[in-house]
Amino acid sequence: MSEAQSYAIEDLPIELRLSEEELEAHRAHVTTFIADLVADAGANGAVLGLSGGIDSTLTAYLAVEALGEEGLYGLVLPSDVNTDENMSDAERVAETLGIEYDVVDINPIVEAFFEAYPEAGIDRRVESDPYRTAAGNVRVRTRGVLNYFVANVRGRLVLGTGNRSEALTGYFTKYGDQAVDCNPIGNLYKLQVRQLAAHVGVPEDLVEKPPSAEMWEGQTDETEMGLTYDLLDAILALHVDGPLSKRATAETLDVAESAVERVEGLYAGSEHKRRMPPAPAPLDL
Ligand SMILES: NC(=O)c1ccc[n+]([C@@H]2O[C@H](COP(=O)([O-])OP(=O)(O)OC[C@H]3O[C@@H](n4cnc5c(N)ncnc54)[C@H](O)[C@@H]3O)[C@@H](O)[C@H]2O)c1
Ligand SMILES: Nc1ncnc2c1ncn2[C@@H]1O[C@H](COP(=O)(O)O)[C@@H](O)[C@H]1O
Ligand SMILES: O=P(O)(O)OP(=O)(O)O
Repeated sequence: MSEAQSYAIEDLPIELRLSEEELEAHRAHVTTFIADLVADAGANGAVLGLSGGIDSTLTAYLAVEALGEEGLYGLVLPSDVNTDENMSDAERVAETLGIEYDVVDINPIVEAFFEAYPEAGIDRRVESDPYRTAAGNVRVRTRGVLNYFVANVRGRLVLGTGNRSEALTGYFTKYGDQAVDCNPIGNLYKLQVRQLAAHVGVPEDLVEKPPSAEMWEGQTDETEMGLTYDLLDAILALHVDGPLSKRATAETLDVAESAVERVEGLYAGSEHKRRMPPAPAPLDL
């Protein structure tokens, strides 16, 4: 997918953007959710991977509101495909919030996986499809293992950063970035994540940064998915979550039906990521 199909959210015939009052309600709702979850688990607080992106930054801001500075422990986990800018943004978030954090280079761990299975022929310098996704998923899952290592040692929960747009499209690594104990911003579409981030005081440059899974160099979510988040969110709200048919959604948004079909495909193809691993039904012998 070379270019993301775009859409101006101002033109959306339904209002997905939250009012100031609604933003304040979401802020209270999410912070209460985090505080209750940690208290009910009898945990000492939470652990969170910081990438310098908007989802982890917003989750960190809300977690500090819920748990205090002492209640959140940050992990900045660079690999050789992360930009220095993103990693220094991740540290800036931790320092701004005044939380304790560690920086752990995951390259040696990731390399050990590649060396343990040389048959895949993964060479990080020349990664290309299909291996770059497999290699990227190793990086993402390595972070999941480290998050739980620290959570176990410190008696804490692991906070996820998944939002509703990612969940409905399966835009996450199975047992990777979604190997977590909860997703505090999981009921918000991406455009609402941006809004709430601005509302709680996340710096504008982080709110405006193009989302990237940073699984390989130069990756952006919108290019990989072939849709901007504003268009994706509109199709999810009208068609996947909402009542409109494919044709009505395409006509309402004035886009080709193929854009709606693309989202339908992402949703259907990722169903397995949103449920527990299935097992055969019990046999009544
Ligand atoms: N939030 C982010 O921005 C973010 C973070 C990480 C990954 N991602 C994106 O997520 C994607 C991850 O790659 P992926 O989805 O190919 O890898 P994955 O490992 O997450 O999922 C593929 C695996 O799921 C299993 N599977 C496939 N179909 C199945 C079915 N019908 N039933 C049961 N299991 C099934 C198989 O084991 C398969 O190897 C990439 O597009 C990546 O860019 C996005
Ligand atoms: N480099 C990273 N260090 C710590 N945590 C990270 C890093 N990259 C990603 N994460 C965590 O994973 C989620 C999902 O990442 P995407 O960038 O959206 O793929 C992110 O919010 C961090 O919590
Ligand atoms: O998950 P994050 O924090 O890396 O945000 P984004 O996906 O917008 O890069």
